Amino acid sequence: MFPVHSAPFVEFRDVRFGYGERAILDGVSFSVPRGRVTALMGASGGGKTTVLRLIGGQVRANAGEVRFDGQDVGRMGPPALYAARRRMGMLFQFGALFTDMTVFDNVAFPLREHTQLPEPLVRDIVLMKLDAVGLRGARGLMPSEVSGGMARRVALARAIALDPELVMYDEPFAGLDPISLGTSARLIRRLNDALGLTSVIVSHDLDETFRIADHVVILANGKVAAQGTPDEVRASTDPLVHQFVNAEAEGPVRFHYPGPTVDEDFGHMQGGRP
Ligand SMILES: Nc1ncnc2c1ncn2[C@@H]1O[C@H](COP(=O)(O)OP(=O)(O)OP(=O)(O)O)[C@@H](O)[C@H]1O
Repeated sequence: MFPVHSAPFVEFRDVRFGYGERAILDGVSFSVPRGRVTALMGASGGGKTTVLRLIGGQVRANAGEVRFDGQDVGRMGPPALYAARRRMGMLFQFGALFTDMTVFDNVAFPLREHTQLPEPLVRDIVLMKLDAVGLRGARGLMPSEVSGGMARRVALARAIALDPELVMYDEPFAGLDPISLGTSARLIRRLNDALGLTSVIVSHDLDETFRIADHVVILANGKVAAQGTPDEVRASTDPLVHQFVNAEAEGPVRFHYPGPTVDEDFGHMQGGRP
């Protein structure tokens, strides 16, 4: 088979971004291959959620380009941004369901909000999406009647209700027991392939994420420390990456949020008086 050339679906080109003065991303370049599952990993506070917000255009880069399907998100006006967002699905940590609506109505919500589809068609789409996550039978339940893992799957069905091309998951496994975690991870992989999606997962769960990802990007200290297949990243000899994939506490990844030095904060106590 000949290799098929395809431009990345999302591409960061030397992106710099800070909330205020403090740089969060300091020249970040990576790509998200089309049709694949890309994992975005790195230490807490390293800017992973910020990367998702840059892709969705909720925040704009201070420098560099964030390209979505070849277009610079930072230069889009409101109509283009709205159109781009319609092609993205977003699943946040603990993807909150509307507690006063059934599972069915939760999944129907974006369809009723954003389309003029007749109700019988909405019904068919909702049941198809619920079927894809194994919960067609749970349509009549209220969120309070489903488990945490099931709620996550309902949120996933809702995130794909409008047939997005790119689905972004922010810590989809947080708080799940090991069985639900494995099920959710396989589901993300299966949906990606069955629906022809491109997926980006922000996750701290190294084992499960490496198992399902095609491409891994590791952010550390405002830069991309490594990117490649899970095997390539695991084999990296870069000390930052080594510390991260081996979950070591000591190493070049900063533990402390930047701030005054210990001396500046506590030096005055050394005389014995606060
Ligand atoms: N709206 C905001 N205003 C100011 N600072 C923010 C804002 N959102 C995030 N930050 C800061 O930006 C940094 C990166 O945050 P971000 O949420 O992107 O990191 P993360 O890698 O997703 O972290 P975690 O893995 O802990 O969720 C953090 O230090 C955070 O305190």
